Amino acid sequence: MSNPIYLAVDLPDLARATALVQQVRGHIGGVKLGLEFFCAHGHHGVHEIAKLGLPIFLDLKLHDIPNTVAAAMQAIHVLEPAIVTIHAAGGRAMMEDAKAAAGAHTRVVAVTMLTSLDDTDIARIGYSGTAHDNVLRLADLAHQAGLDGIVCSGQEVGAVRQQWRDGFFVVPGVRPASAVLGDQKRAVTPRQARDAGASVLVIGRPIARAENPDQAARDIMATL
Ligand SMILES: O=C(O)c1cc(=O)[nH]c(=O)n1[C@@H]1O[C@H](COP(=O)(O)O)[C@@H](O)[C@H]1O
Repeated sequence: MSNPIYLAVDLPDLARATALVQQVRGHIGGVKLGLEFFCAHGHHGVHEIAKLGLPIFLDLKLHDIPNTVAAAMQAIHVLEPAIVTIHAAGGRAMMEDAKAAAGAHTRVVAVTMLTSLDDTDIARIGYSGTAHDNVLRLADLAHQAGLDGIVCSGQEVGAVRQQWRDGFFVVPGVRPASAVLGDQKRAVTPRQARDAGASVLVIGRPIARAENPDQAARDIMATL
């Protein structure tokens, strides 16, 4: 089994981010760089982390009018990321244009309902239905738009996989049984996410903030 763990490097400091990836790189399958990192270090930062030899997941969660999102996708084309995120709530045309503007080797995946939201939060935003209902609906829209897959929690990925057999499913909000949830509300264990059909597990703090990140990544991999 190839290693499905993408380490979320949510650090604004390039030297610390590089040191962390160097430390765990034998026990992860890729590196996820988010807005915090990209706003601080841009293309240069991505090149520096890419030198360490792992696939790069650029988690920019793009959400704007189709023309703007397509232009942003074109601007990151040269970085050849393995995965890029956009928001499904941007609508079908935005997703279609984002995919058309992405490089052939980049998987474009749509964030459905953030894993930090529960049913109450979702109702307060004004969406009707549960997190589960909304994830299934947005997954269907992303599929129709020709995307490669979606981002959802481990609580929905099994049902999404049933309706989109060959989709690529990114699951964050993953917590080993003993770990603190923090701001994640729809969390499952790495093993549960994998068994339910996740293609990739995004894991940040349980590895990055562990006393020994290298060992933490190994321990998680041993449960899969
Ligand atoms: O797109 C994401 O990666 C994402 C979507 C989502 O619904 N929930 C979510 O937590 N994430 C990201 O996954 C990572 C989770 O980090 P930890 O909670 O520290 O494991 C963070 O970098 C989040 O930005």
